[in-house]
Amino acid sequence: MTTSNLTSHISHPISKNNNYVIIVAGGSGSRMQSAVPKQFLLLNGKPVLMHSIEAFEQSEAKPAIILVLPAAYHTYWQQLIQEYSFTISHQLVMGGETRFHSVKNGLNLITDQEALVAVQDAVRPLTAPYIIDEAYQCAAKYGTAVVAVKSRDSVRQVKEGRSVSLVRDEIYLVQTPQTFRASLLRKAYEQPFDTRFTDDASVVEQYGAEIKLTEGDHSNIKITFPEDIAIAELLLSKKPQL
Ligand SMILES: Nc1ccn([C@@H]2O[C@H](COP(=O)(O)OP(=O)(O)OP(=O)(O)O)[C@@H](O)[C@H]2O)c(=O)n1
Ligand SMILES: C[C@](O)(CO)[C@H](O)COP(=O)(O)O
Repeated sequence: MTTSNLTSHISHPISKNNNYVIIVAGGSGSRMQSAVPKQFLLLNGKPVLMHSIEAFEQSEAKPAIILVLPAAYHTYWQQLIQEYSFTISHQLVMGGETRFHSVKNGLNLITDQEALVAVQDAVRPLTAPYIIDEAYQCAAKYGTAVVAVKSRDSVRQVKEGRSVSLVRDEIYLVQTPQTFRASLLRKAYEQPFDTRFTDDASVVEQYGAEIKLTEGDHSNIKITFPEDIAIAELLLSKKPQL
């Protein structure tokens, strides 16, 4: 197993097929208000982060895995690896100040310009492997693939104090993975940080590329608030194949 005794910057992950995933787990989970960051909370008896990594290992894309974690949690992660007998190979990198900076740290390990790079929130433990594979296929064809679902609710936008209805069928809610040609993603991430960069799609779009959407799933939730662990456990019990 390749883990944090190879602490980042020195060696590079080796992909058998030019597919990579950067799993961003560099956040502190302030909205979750848990004792440890939410990526380490147990979901069906196993840390959220391990579910997220396993989905990529189970995909046909079988990417080389780069895991971005706050430096303060590298040793803790090593302990979890031992405790849960976790054997999936991955390369460990230090987290950054924001998600943008964490992605940049992960990207620094990918030198192959022909690669396809998925960026995945560590806290989306229910992403199905087929969703991952469709995203790699779309990115291979078009250079970009962002997983999204149509809004199920009516949507209104508030502008200058007035609320205006939007055309619901034109509204998509964005999830991860967000997958790109490495050369494009690397150039996009050379832009200076902007607070409007809430995901990778916004960074790549600002650079000038068109963003292609691929079908996500409403069960591909992000663990953000305390109730989300219970919701994820319920969804897992309804979808045992996940
Ligand atoms: N500096 C950061 C901030 C966020 N993330 C990652 O980006 C994903 C989505 O972010 P979010 O859900 O906002 O996580 P947190 O920043 O941890 O949560 P909060 O905003 O509640 O503090 C998470 O997997 C998180 O670990 C990261 O890698 N580095
Ligand atoms: C990347 C993301 O999960 C797409 O929906 C989302 O933008 C992350 O937002 P957060 O504010 O960092 O949770």
